[in-house]
Amino acid sequence: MTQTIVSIHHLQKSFGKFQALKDITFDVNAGEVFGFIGPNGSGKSTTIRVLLGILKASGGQATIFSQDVWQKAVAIHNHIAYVPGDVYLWPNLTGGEMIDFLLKLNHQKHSAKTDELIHEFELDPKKKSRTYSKGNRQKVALIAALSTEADLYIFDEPTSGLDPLMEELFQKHVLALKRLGKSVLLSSHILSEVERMCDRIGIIRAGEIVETGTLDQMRQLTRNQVIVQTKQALTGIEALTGVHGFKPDEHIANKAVFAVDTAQIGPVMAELTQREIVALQTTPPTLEDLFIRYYNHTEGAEGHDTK
Ligand SMILES: Nc1ncnc2c1ncn2[C@@H]1O[C@H](COP(=O)(O)OP(=O)(O)OP(=O)(O)O)[C@@H](O)[C@H]1O
Repeated sequence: MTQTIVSIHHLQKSFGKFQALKDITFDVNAGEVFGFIGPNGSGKSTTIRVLLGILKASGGQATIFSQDVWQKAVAIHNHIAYVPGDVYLWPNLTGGEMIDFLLKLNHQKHSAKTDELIHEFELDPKKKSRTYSKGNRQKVALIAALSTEADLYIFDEPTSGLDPLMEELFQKHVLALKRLGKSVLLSSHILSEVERMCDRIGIIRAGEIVETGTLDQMRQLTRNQVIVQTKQALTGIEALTGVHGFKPDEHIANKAVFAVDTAQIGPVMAELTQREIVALQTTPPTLEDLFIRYYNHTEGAEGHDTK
């Protein structure tokens, strides 16, 4: 049976009159990497802050290890590691001192793994934190979190400021955590990162979860671009389920360009075949296309629910 590590049910959070979280529902299961994605200001960090017991929810429920995140925050913190998107360090402490301080806060000790991570992430631990770049500040928090023995790792846009090699190193470590059966909640804007690491994804927009599902389920929501020319007229194709943006060619008869939901590609191709295909070009969909559709406020969720 799947063990639920994080459970969020109709979570709401208001700041005065502004409702930052309107309706957030998703679970993170044991041993999975759950990707939490959405545009700037959509509510990812607010959700994470509620989970960490930093902010009190205005409505709904949130539990970690079946314990209420607000009432049992201290007990929960003993089993989680967290990296914020914007890391604050004490300027007069060195990076090494800062890592040890963060470990201590989590009741952890500097270990051989900590040294390995410092080496791998190429951090000079003797330098004062005030001299660090944004990327180096981020590395301090990542090293402390990754060398923490935890059951749940929460990363809020953890690779902002890291160069591509370091980003890849981070991904390698997250996949290693997954192999160890750890659970990970990862908020990210980097779609390749999400695609590479996440088992399931939740898309948040304006304080609401608009989609959750596995990567495969998400792929079913993508759209193929089709350019087709047939012998017989294309009449009726535009009305088929899953066909969007049908545009007949102005100069060439029986030629058109349109998009098709991946889930509907089979039936649409069957209809086109009946009209005798002369030329066909399909562009395979990417998850990026889907995400951009959701990021775009004017289009997006059209009643899909893969959960
Ligand atoms: N303490 C606060 N007081 C008032 N409004 C807030 C507060 N914290 C967040 N907000 C607002 O809540 C909304 C959600 O913010 P949040 O930081 O959760 O978004 P996000 O998805 O993490 O964005 P980003 O990708 O830019 O980090 C935003 O409109 C933000 O301005």
